[in-house]
Amino acid sequence: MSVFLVLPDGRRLPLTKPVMSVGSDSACDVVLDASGVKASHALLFRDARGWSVSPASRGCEVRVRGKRVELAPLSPGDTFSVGSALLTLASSEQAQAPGVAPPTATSRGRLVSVLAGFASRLLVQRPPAELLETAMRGLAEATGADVGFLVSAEGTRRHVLCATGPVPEAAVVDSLVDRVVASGAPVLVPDVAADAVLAGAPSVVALRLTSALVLPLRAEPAPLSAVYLGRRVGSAPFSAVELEEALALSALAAMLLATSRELTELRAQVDNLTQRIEAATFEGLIGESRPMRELYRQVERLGPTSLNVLLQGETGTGKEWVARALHRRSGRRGRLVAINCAALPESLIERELFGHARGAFSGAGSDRPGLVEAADGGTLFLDEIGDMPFALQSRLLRVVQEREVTRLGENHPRKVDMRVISATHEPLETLVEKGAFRADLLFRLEEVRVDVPPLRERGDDVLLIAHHVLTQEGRRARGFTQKATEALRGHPYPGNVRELVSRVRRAAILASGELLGPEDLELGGDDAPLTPLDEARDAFVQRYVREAITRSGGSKKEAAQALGIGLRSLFRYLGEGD
Ligand SMILES: Nc1ncnc2c1ncn2[C@@H]1O[C@H](COP(=O)(O)OP(=O)(O)OP(=O)(O)O)[C@@H](O)[C@H]1O
Repeated sequence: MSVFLVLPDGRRLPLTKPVMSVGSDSACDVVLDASGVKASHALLFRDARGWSVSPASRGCEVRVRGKRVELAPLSPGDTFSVGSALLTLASSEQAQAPGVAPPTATSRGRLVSVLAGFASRLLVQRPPAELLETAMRGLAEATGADVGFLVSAEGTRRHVLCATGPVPEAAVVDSLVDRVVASGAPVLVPDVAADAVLAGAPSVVALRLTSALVLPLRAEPAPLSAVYLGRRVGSAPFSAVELEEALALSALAAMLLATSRELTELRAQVDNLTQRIEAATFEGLIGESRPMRELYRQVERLGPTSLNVLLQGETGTGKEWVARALHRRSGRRGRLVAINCAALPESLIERELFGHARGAFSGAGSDRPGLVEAADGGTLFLDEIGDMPFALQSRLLRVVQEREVTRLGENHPRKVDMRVISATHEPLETLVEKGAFRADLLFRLEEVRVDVPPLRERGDDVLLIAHHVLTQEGRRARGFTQKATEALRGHPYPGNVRELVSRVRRAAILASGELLGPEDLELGGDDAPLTPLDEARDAFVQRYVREAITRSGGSKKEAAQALGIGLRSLFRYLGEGD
């Protein structure tokens, strides 16, 4: 009877030498290309009692029947793991046994089509509970199982999440399930009759199984669950290759389930925020924080009065919007006419504000009313009033005080009925003290002062505004990752709402995913603590070496040559030195 090793890709390797080395290094007798497999990882050796497996050195993980071992005897049919690779010891008798045929081109083809169908069914967005059902049925179908169920494990509590048929209680509270939950590794019972211990497992007895396969299914953040697949008399026993296939399917199902959960959560998050935004919108301003509610109350109260209002707040806090809200609430039939005193030179402000008669200055070809007259019956909004040139302030004072304006080049005043709202980002008292602003004008403009709060004092309003902007952009991105949400909350926003709006808008346009991360918003990087130089260098070298391996088509030897280092050094840089 000759003995083989069944590799993860289904190949069978005869065990011809008494000692066989297993690892990722090409010099090993059994070369494995799988994650977690070290250069020299395990040894298989034969003595008078048969074959055994042991880790090649400390830190190399070898598991037999899910348990980490230092040395373990192997019998034909035993499956063991080296890193993430699953291997099975098989004998020539087993190889010829009916039903344990190596995968043929047809069975591979069938698996691929089942896999594709399985994935496409899962990809159609459904609630997670329905997806679980689909995942379970897909797994049972793809592996040709007679019985299939999914058990969730929370502490010692077990319950069936979904099943292809009735599942007796005894099969749920079960040693095989416990073993998978404890180790996180799969358990294969190829032939119940050949294993007295496993044959006694409650599930095997209760379901009258001849062969069983129990796999972990980890769909974060849900706790680990176990997929239980069983075959009955008349069906061929599960093989190591089928175990590999089922593992791949369960990993795929876990990934899709995690995505589905994330999308479901995102939808709930979006629905919740949309409702909150609706309730928190006041005259186009979004915010439900205490300072914003206070601001809305002030606008409601002051809107219908004729009092002149001075809005004070940092740049980008929304002062112009507050001015518009006050105007809309005023009931005045005229327009809101705005001028930014910081954006225009003195001569232009004068002409723009007060208007002019024909020939008042060169280029004045006709009579023209100014913005003050345009605001008649409405509101005049003087933005950045602190930048109003001192020479024009007395003229403006007349307008505000007397409610009349005289165009440049004319000498008769015209009556105007308007309310004046001004805005400033710096306290005007300071300018008065410096002699740059007239105290009497300030007195007239500030019949009431309204402070517009900085965004950093508005709590979760940041998230409401961010979601509103995202929805308005209407791009692929529909929400924010948890990290982005935290970064949005924690950022100080020196540019206030204007900064937030432009960060989100830019991220929505440039990012390709459905969820925006802190990097898309260009947030968080500056605040991250610096890593010590040694750690940063090691991390960089490791990334660089991995990149070289990828570029060399996965060949570590070629990568080492390209980097001008020995293979041993390459393993050391990868943190896999022996
Ligand atoms: N509460 C808010 N909800 C939604 N968007 C807002 C809010 N406040 C301001 N914005 C948006 O932020 C941007 C800046 O607002 P606005 O121009 O009114 O600020 P400002 O305080 O007048 O700025 P500046 O001092 O630079 O003149 C605008 O694009 C506006 O749409």
